[in-house]
Amino acid sequence: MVIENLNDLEKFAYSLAPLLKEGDVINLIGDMGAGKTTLVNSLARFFNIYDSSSPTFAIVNIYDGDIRIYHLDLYRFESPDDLLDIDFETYFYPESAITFLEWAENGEGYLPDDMINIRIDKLGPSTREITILNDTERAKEINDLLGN
Ligand SMILES: Nc1ncnc2c1ncn2[C@@H]1O[C@H](COP(=O)(O)OP(=O)(O)OP(=O)(O)O)[C@@H](O)[C@H]1O
Repeated sequence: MVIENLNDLEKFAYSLAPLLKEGDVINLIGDMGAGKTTLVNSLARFFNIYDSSSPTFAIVNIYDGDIRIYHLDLYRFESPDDLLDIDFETYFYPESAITFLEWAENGEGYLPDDMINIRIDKLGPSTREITILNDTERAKEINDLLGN
């Protein structure tokens, strides 16, 4: 779907967020500046989390609101084995939380199968195309619920 601006992004986030549940892993695919972090922040706001922009370059950020969110940015990984230095099973198989991944390809080989893969393409300064890939069972459920 085409998103014209940040306001549209917030609306999209607020339509998606209520469909998410504990155990979900959302993988955000997109170039630098596509809007992955911005989308996580909008989704987090739905759950009453307002401090989800980290000033540091942490690999894992944990936010607590109506739900717990794990936000992982694997951009700085040199190898997927860097995951062995963190408690990746907690994040990739969250029991009482939702996980958002950025640059998940850097964790290839360790990733869970049933992620919700969302692609963000930058079409213009504020225009984005957002696609929930129909490639997993959970993503298909979400797409059905969204009427996609
Ligand atoms: N419709 C839109 N959706 C998302 N971001 C937008 C939109 N319009 C403008 N932006 C701006 O684009 C920038 C996206 O940056 P953001 O950090 O979210 O990207 P990112 O994909 O997380 O990049 P990185 O991989 O470097 O972390 C922000 O400054 C945001 O305000």
